[in-house]
Amino acid sequence: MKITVVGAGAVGASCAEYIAIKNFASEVVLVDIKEGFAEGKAMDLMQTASLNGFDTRIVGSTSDYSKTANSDICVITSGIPRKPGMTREELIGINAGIVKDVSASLVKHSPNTILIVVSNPMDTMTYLAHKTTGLPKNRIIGMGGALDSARFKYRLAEALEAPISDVDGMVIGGHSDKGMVPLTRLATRNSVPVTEFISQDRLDEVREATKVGGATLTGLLGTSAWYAPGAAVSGLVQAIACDQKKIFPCSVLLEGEYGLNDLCIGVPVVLGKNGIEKIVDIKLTEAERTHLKESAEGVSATNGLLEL
Ligand SMILES: NC(=O)C1=CN([C@@H]2O[C@H](COP(=O)(O)OP(=O)(O)OC[C@H]3O[C@@H](n4cnc5c(N)ncnc54)[C@H](O)[C@@H]3O)[C@@H](O)[C@H]2O)C=CC1
Ligand SMILES: O=C([O-])CC(=O)C(=O)O
Repeated sequence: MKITVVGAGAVGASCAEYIAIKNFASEVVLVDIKEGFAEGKAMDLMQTASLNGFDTRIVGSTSDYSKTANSDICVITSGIPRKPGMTREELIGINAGIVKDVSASLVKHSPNTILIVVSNPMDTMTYLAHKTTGLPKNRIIGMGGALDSARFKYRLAEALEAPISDVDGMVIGGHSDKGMVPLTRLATRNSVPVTEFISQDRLDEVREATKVGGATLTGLLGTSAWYAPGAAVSGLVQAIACDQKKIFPCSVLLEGEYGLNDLCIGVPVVLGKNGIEKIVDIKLTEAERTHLKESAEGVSATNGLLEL
């Protein structure tokens, strides 16, 4: 199993590290435009192999896509991150050009690959990858919901004063400060609805803290987060590489599912060896549907800024 990660910055390197530590891939190719940067990150990571006990070979490349040839899965993290006070949508001007070039180069060398898009604004960059590459919809996946759901579980555990392993929850919708839709109604602690343990007001606080999870970290760090994003990407990669058939919320091209069309937005999907094996169309309440529709309107407005 060969995996390419483009962008050897904070998220790309973290993602490569988690993939290697999980030890399911034979090779990870890290690519960056900055001369020597990916090679340096790859060498540093390879020097953790004996310490962390993995056999995955990590190779670096400065913009040489021939090294990525025949990758089974390619992850795009190249692009600029936001600074405190910015929205993800403000990154479109620079990141659209990068994602367009990178996705075309990747597919040229790996026509059968599955693409995972991480660069922001992620839902719009995933849509752009569709328009650029023309890959079938099961082979283009945007990562956002898996991360947002991990943050939702973190906030739920905090409110419940419970271990994170005891809670479950999912966030759908756009990967944006306003557009996320944490499904509080379905959140559970060991199969028991969380409303049995905390008030609706506390749950509303959890929902709002989840939606601004990325902005909160950006305020603290001065740039956006990388550990949980890297771990979330590695989870999607592993589900595909190991044909796990696990459900994750991912940004996917919708063609009528959830009453939405011609955009990529986060909904639950089954991930396996074919990428998106199935879009899971769960029954939402009227209010949840309305929130998802409003979120979709936001994503479509950002898509409208693309020069296609
Ligand atoms: N979807 C999500 O959940 C998340 C998305 N992000 C996004 O991921 C992106 C990367 O974030 P970080 O890793 O923190 O940024 P970073 O600045 O640490 O790394 C980005 C890397 O991309 C490289 N790069 C730029 N143009 C390139 C090109 N044409 N080809 C190859 N490499 C190129 C840069 O040299 C840099 O090393 C940002 O757009 C950020 O907003 C970050 C966290 C979560
Ligand atoms: O907040 C950001 O800009 C990066 C990101 O998407 C996240 O961490 O959720």
